[in-house]
Amino acid sequence: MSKYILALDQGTTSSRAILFNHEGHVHGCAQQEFRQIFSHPGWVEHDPDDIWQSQIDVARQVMQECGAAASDVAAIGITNQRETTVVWDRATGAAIGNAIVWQDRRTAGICDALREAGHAELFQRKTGLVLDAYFSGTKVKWLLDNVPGARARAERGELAFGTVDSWLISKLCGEHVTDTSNASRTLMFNIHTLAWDDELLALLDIPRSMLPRVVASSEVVGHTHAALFGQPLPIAGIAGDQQAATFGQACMRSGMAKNTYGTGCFMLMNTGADAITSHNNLVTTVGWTSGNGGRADTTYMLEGSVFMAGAIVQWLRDGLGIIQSSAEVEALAASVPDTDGVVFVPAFAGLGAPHWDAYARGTIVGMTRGTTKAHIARAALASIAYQTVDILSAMQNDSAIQLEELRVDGGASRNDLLMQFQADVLGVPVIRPVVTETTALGAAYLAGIAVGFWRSQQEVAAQWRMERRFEPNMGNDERAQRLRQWHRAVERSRAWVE
Ligand SMILES: Nc1ncnc2c1ncn2[C@@H]1O[C@H](COP(=O)(O)OP(=O)(O)O)[C@@H](O)[C@H]1O
Ligand SMILES: O=P(O)(O)OC[C@H](O)CO
Repeated sequence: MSKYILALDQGTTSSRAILFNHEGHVHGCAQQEFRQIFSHPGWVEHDPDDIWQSQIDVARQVMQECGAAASDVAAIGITNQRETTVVWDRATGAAIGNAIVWQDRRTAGICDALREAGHAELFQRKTGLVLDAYFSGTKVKWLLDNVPGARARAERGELAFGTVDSWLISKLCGEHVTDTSNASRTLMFNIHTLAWDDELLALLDIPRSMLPRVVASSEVVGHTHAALFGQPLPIAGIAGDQQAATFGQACMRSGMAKNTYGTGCFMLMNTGADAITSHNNLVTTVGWTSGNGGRADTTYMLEGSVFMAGAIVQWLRDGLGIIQSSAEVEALAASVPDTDGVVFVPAFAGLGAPHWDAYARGTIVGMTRGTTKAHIARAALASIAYQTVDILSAMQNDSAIQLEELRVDGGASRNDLLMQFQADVLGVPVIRPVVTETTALGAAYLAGIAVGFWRSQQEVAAQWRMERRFEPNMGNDERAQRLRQWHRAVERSRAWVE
């Protein structure tokens, strides 16, 4: 009887592999950071070979360190940084260039042109997405238009496109697939029919032959090459990292939501079988597809994505040098009672939901001669919480759901000061679970359910345990006054790049 599920969590800054046991506890973990490539202002790239090599290295490392044999592993679940785009040669398996990362802004002009031609509503209606450089579609177009010879090769059927899940699976087992949650982030996928859309492909000028086969998030899609782990292992779960975290947080019912505080902040609310169209600049996305993979087996979500969250703390550390480690930000921010009027808008990579302004830039306002690094650190943490408030109010307007509690995870959710402030300005309790590796856990659950390691969603949901609950403790007047000030500062950051 196999003892573990192996989750591969390919994130923006590192690749992780985690072995989970039947109780959903972490048995072992290995992690490797890899290179971030910033060759032009606003560009962010990864070398696809670094992605693959770091991921397979940590997978083998965790097995070795735990003394686990391939026969101890019931299945592999894969979860990944989403939208990041890889194009490779089908015959050789070699990428035609670097991966264009989700944070990369180079295709903002392509999005502007599509919007000016009046196509925004069509893209939103079919894909649930906003026309923004964040999503994969315009990144594929850019590669075809800018890598010499790529378009002709694509038209001859020689090239394959994939998000990071597809890239890893093609290396692991030779299949060219993606799941519905990853497909729903590409601007090419109709989330209502669960199929690639020819009208959108024509607008983006992308040949259909490049696209992967779409599969459910919880099904066996192939077996790894025997040489990789000593014997073939089934790949049985795939989900984009934010959807996987929602599953790992056991937000299985409509109206439940989680927020992940990593590099960026991603809040997802389960809306069940309803793909709710946002009127407040959120995106509608596939959470996961189980069972037979049809629409009836699909759970939809509303999502708000914020581009800079924990990354602001990294900037305080590496850019300003006012802290030595991310964890130190809490003590520095707590050394002053408030920000003394300083407001920080971290639009370093433009603003994501609900503002969608690719041309906004980072701004610190309200400084006086009395301003210290502690006020700036506190304002940086506050900005993470305020961005989350903007997302939740948009979500509540779109769905008419009043959130009862917000489940949280991700590196910055360890910060108690931030979590208390988050509960205060949201006016909603914030709840942190015992297992905060929710992304990998969600992928493990999706894979484990597909192979019978766990029986059902109900069984895995019952494993979720709370570690700490933060109750809101701020008056309505103070909350309103702070949010008014935040929104004035956001206005000042907007449309800065000409
Ligand atoms: N105590 C802390 N307070 C605030 N931010 C933190 C703290 N610890 C880590 N972080 C931030 O959390 C992020 C790392 O979280 P993680 O979930 O690993 O991110 P990702 O998966 O996006 O790489 C970093 O940006 C880091 O600066
Ligand atoms: O790799 P992460 O955890 O920063 O997540 C990235 C998101 O999937 C981008 O949409």
